[in-house]
Amino acid sequence: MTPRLTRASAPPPVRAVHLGLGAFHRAHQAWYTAADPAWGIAAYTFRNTELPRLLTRQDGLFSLLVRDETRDRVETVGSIVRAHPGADTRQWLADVASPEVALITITVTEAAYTVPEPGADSAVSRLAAGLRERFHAGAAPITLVPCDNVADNGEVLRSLLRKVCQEPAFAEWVEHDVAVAGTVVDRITPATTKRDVRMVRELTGRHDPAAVVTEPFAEWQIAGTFPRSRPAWERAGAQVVGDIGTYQRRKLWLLNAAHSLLAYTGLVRGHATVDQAAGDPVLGGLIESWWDTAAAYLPLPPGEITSYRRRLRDRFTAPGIRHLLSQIAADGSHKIPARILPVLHRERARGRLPHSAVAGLAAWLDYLRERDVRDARAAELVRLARTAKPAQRVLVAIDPGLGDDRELLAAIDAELREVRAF
Ligand SMILES: NC(=O)c1ccc[n+]([C@@H]2O[C@H](COP(=O)([O-])OP(=O)(O)OC[C@H]3O[C@@H](n4cnc5c(N)ncnc54)[C@H](O)[C@@H]3O)[C@@H](O)[C@H]2O)c1
Ligand SMILES: O=P(O)(O)OC[C@@H](O)[C@@H](O)[C@H](O)[C@H](O)CO
Repeated sequence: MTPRLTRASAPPPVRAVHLGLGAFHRAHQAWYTAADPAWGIAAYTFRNTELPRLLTRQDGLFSLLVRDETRDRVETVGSIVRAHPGADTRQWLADVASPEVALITITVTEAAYTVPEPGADSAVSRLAAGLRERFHAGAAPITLVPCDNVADNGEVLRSLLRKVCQEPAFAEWVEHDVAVAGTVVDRITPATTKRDVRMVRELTGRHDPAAVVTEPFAEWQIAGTFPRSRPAWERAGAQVVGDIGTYQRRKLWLLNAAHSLLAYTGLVRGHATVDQAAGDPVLGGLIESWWDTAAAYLPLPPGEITSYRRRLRDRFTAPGIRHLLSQIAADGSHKIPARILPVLHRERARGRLPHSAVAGLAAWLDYLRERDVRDARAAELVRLARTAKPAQRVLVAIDPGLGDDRELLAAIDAELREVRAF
């Protein structure tokens, strides 16, 4: 039988909680936290029950397969001490209320940053329930650390909490004793495949069904306060910064926007992964053109933009990271407004019509018409995309501010008619 991971010594004490245990949390926040052995994490999925079961069987340990061009290496990450299914409400409330716990990191996807319907189960309602428990337990302040690709993620989460935490004394406690950090997180981490699990077994001799594959590159900028302390994430290279805005725009407009453009145009051109799409000369040119456009709105020295772009080219074309375009294409209704539209609005205000954005949005409409769409608003958007004037109907549904821009909408509809020849 193939051996599995087990702890050789006592785990660190649980001082952090995570909501949204997926691949990215393991490759990023769990990996950064492992640099400080005084901190352990109790991690919760949203609905998944299988992953907590697998992690529990191996004492929370998992293999991180770090792939670069020249060699693959496997690190064993030990910061997750307990893994729970999200439905384990009693344990969730106890962990969030625990006086030992100082912070909650969060990766729940862009689509989860919405006000829940009254009585609905959502990431925000679970956070509010946990905080309410902590408030009634008379516990100390806490910091929330959202780590999703959401513009102004800290401010967005703060305003969602204001809407759901309304009982006067509780609301006041949330306002004063719950700090919400803003973050920019970066490490390309595709969903794990059976092939990755086999690779880990070849390299280590161990079977680890909870393994995660990632790239060597990792970045984390954090702006916020931690009244009850935090792990020494800087030991693994995290940067504590005063203002997160420029880092956020740099990442969303250069990396994530290019990812979304490659996802939709790449699928049209028959590609399956980012490295294939980025290696396609037509799409490579499209991305360079997008970067020229977006970079004009970033207040950064030209040399910094040049090296950021060079690194992105290398990261996108790294052959070991099989990042599926279909994974990135999901939830465009949440991603496009954060990644592409802020730059497009600025261009339109100057009377310009960047072809890279027009082509990317036309390819998104094609995706909505032709593919198995994964989007929180799929039913509505697929119906609108199949109408006679899809750009008008779909784009206005995600951004009413585009409704009067006839020139842009007509250009996207025209591009869509030609998209298969793109
Ligand atoms: N994978 C990456 O390269 C990467 C890099 C930077 C940031 N991120 C951020 O992390 C998020 C998660 O990425 P991942 O690779 O871990 O994905 P994943 O699919 O492996 O995990 C997603 C996690 O979010 C939970 N979730 C999904 N929809 C939810 C919802 N509506 N409400 C609450 N929870 C929900 C899932 O249950 C799961 O725990 C991304 O959406 C992104 O915002 C990912
Ligand atoms: O994870 P998502 O779904 O928000 O977006 C898909 C990718 O653009 C994203 O995961 C990037 O790989 C990541 O943001 C790199 O740090």
